[in-house]
Amino acid sequence: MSGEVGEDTVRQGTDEAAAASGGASGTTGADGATSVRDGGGVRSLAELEREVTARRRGPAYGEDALITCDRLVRIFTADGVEVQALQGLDLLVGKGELMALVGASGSGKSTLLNILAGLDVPTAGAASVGGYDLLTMDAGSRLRYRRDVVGFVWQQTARNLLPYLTAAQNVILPMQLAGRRGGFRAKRQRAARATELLDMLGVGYCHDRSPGQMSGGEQQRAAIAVALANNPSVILADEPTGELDSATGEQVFASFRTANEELGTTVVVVTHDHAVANAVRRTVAIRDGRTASEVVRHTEVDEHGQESVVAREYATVDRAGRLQLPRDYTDALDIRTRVLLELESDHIGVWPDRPGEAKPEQRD
Ligand SMILES: Nc1ncnc2c1ncn2[C@@H]1O[C@H](COP(=O)(O)OP(=O)(O)OP(=O)(O)O)[C@@H](O)[C@H]1O
Repeated sequence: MSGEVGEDTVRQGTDEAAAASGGASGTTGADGATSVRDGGGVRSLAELEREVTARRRGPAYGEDALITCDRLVRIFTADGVEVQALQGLDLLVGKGELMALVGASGSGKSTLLNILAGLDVPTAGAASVGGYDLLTMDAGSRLRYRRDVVGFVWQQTARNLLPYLTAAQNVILPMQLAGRRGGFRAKRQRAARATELLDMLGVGYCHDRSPGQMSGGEQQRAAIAVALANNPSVILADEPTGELDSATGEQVFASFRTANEELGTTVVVVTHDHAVANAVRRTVAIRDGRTASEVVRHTEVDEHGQESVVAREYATVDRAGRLQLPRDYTDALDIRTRVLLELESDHIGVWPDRPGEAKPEQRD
C-alpha cells in the first residue's frame, strides 16, 4: 500500500545528542563555552546535555506495554537463500487490547505470531510479553511461558483440538499438563472451569461432543476455551476464521470479544477477514516485515445521542524515525526518491522534490 521516502526514509534519527541538536552546528566562544546553533536559536552544550538526560530519564520504550517488539528481525535461510521475514519490526500492545494484524501474504504476520507464541526465536532485536524476554528465556521459562502466559488458536480447526477427546476434555487437558498437584478437588475445579469457559463462549452444549460431532465454528469456539484454560495474559490467533463462512466467522470473533471483555485477556488476531479487521479498535498493517500503518477506531456520540464508530488511519513511525508514505500519496505527487521536509509548529510538511520550483516557504 505504501512506498518509502527520502533516501527511502524520513529519518528523525535515534542518536540522542543528534536528536537534541537537530543536526546543529557547533562553535566554541572566547570564554570556552560551547554553543550550538539550530533552527530555534543558540543553545549551550549544558542545555543540550540537560535535554539528553531528561530524555534518558523518560519512560523506556514499551515500559507500560504487555507486548513489546523492538526492531525485531527474523531471517530464514532456505537452500542457501536468506529470507528476511521481519525487518526491524516495532510493535507495542497494551494490556487488555483486542487488536488485529493484517498484511499481504508473505509480509511476516505468522512469523511474528510464532515468535510471540514462543514457538520461534527472532534473529535480532528485542521482544517481550508479560515480562518474559522472548530472546533470552531458557527452556524452562519457555515452557512456563507457553503454558501460562499465551494461548494459541490456529486457522486449521483440526490443529486446535484432539479428535478423540470431548470439548470439555480438550479444555481440561492444558490444565492437567500445567501439572499443578491436587486431588479430587482440583479435578472438580478443572472440570468446572472447562464447563464455565465453554458456556461463556456459547458452546456449552458441545461439552460432551468430540470435534467430529461439532461444526467448524463450534470447534473454533471450543479452541478458544482451550487457549483460555490456564488463564493466559494473551491469546494469539492465526486466521481463526479463515476456514469459516462469514456468519460463522462473526460468531467466532464474538467469542474472542467475550474473552477480552469478560476475562480481560489481551487478544491479537492475524486476519485477512475484513469483518474481523473492521470490528476491532486497532488494526495494524504489516508490510515487508515492518509495521506500516494502523487504523484506530473510537465511538463518537452526536448531538442526538446517536453512536457511530469513527476510524482514523495513521502511518506508523518506527523507533528510528522511519515512516512509510502510502503509495497512493506518493503516486499522486510523483514522489520517487526524496522529499523536502518543513517543520511547522503543529505538523511536518512533506514536499515533492521538483528542481527549479520555489522552496516550500516561498510558495504562498
Ligand atoms: N520456515 C521458513 N523458512 C523459510 N522461509 C520462511 C519460513 N517461514 C516463513 N518464511 C518466509 O518468510 C516470509 C514471511 O512469511 P509469513 O508466513 O510470516 O508471512 P504471512 O504474512 O503470515 O503470510 P500469509 O498471509 O500468506 O500467511 C515469507 O517470504 C515466507 O516465505
